[in-house]
Amino acid sequence: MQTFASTITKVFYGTLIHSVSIKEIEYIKQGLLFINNQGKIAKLVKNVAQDKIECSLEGVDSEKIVHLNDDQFIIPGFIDTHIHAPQYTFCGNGHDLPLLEWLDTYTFPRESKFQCKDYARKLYTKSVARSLRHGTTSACWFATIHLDACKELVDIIHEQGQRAYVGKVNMNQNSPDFLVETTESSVRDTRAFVEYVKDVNATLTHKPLVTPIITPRFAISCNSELLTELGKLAKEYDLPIQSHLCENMNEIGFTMSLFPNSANYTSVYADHGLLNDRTIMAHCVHMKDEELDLMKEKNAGISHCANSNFNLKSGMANVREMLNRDIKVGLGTDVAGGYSPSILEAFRASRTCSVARDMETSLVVAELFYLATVGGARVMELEDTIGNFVVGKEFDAILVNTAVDNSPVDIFDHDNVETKFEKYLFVGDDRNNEKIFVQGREVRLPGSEVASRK
Ligand SMILES: O=c1[nH]c(=O)c2nc[nH]c2[nH]1
Repeated sequence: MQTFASTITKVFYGTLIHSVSIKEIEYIKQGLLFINNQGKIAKLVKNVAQDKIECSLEGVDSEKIVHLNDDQFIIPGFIDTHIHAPQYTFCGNGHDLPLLEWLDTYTFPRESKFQCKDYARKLYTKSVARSLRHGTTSACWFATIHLDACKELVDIIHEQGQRAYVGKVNMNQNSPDFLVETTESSVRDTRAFVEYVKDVNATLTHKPLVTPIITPRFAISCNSELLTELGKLAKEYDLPIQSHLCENMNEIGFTMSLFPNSANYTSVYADHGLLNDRTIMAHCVHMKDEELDLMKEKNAGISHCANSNFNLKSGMANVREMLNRDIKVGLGTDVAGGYSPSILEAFRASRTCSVARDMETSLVVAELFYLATVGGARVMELEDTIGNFVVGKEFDAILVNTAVDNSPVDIFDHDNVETKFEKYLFVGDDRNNEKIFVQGREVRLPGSEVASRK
């Protein structure tokens, strides 16, 4: 008979930090966190004195305990609700142009290189590794239009062990000759991609981590026929959907000239069956009241990409207004509009954005940390699976060490758990991410010996 103890693979003892609501971060001291063989949080006991550990173990072998020291703590893994895998190749470059010119000058030529599968494998291996290294345990990836390269990205994500939504991008109009599809090939390849991910998932011995996501690049690059077909595919396979929305004024003007029968940009997606509770819209910087109403009515989520919105000079999204309306919001790095694949950088840019918009109502640390974790989980409709350390959820986490060699964070005698955590949020970086876990398994970071998972 399977006993509780026999299902436990690991127990962490020490400080655990997570969001219990948008207003509250819980600091669990002397916590005992039990992880089972399904990668789930099986039990959480708080305030266990050192000499009481043994009697709280319920028969679990004490060799399974990982003892954290005073400079270490565990937090939920970060959730990047918007990132472009091919754009990592020019991450940090090309912030001199606004969106539409930036796409034509930098983005489309670079993305066209992914028609070569070998190139895709080489570059995507780096994109995914870098994202994981920064503590992103779940990501919503845009790939490119190229089917073979999209499959490579899925394989690489499986090999490296990240949780992900992966989208084959659709583009059949207003795109350069070297990066465009027909309606037929776009729909055919999207279906083939979805079937590929389903087939790979069917071979796994663990619960699948990768989900295909329907990904019309944005309304400018997809005609009405294609948007309609993609809406049908999303429904047929019950898939999430991602795209871009109201990022830049010229983009909005161009979109409305292409879709004059829709009431506004948000309605363009709704009118084509692409706006529902599984939709993730990146940016939403220039939203009219009625567009926010529509997002709320459809229970669609927003990926706030402040770093990108500063770099491409798109504007500053009103996240406070989104939260007041109880719209789902998560953070996105939007590499390479954003110059960093780190959600910590997204957290910082989001704070600066909210302060610059309105100091009085700016976002506080608890809210920003929530957006980086639970908020992202809600946007992905995975709130019951990840985001914090509620018993029954899967264990996606970062073991942070504020005192690693070469740490960017300096710790002093007066520091406590709260100040160490806040320093990590504002001063820390990937050097402080000592271990990363997805679905209870430690993922392999560059230089580490942990086995990869297929
Ligand atoms: O920031 C952005 N990055 C992109 O690649 C893109 N494509 C359409 N709209 C976009 N916005």
